[in-house]
Amino acid sequence: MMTPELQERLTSIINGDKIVVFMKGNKLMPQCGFSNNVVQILNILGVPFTTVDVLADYDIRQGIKEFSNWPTIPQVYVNGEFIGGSDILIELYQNGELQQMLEVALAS
Ligand SMILES: N[C@@H](CCC(=O)N[C@@H](CS)C(=O)NCC(=O)O)C(=O)O
Ligand code: FES
Repeated sequence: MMTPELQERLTSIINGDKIVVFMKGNKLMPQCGFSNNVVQILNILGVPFTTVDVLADYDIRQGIKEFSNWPTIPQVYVNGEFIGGSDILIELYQNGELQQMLEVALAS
């Protein structure tokens, strides 16, 4: 069980930008291939996004898994809603849904 403080921290991070990526490393230096997949896709689409390096904060690394009910990193949020990890982002990118979803989100 996570503390209300951690829950509040996560909520505030997630609400801090339209696209938020919890990942290992950062945009310029992803520290895992799965996190790198997400960064590359978002870069190809040319959208602005915020990243959170879970390797720098163990509470966030563990807390986000419980918060999202999703066991792994990376995790992508769009307009406060959990979208998925690397596999899901790749699928949504390949079938065109991601671009559409992000266009709508960024226009809102
Ligand atoms: N199939 C996952 C791959 C991600 C994954 O397996 N992440 C692992 C290794 S980086 C993970 O987060 N393990 C727990 C941890 O490192 O805290 C996806 O689609 O995102
Ligand atoms: S850090 Fe080893 S698979 Fe992601």
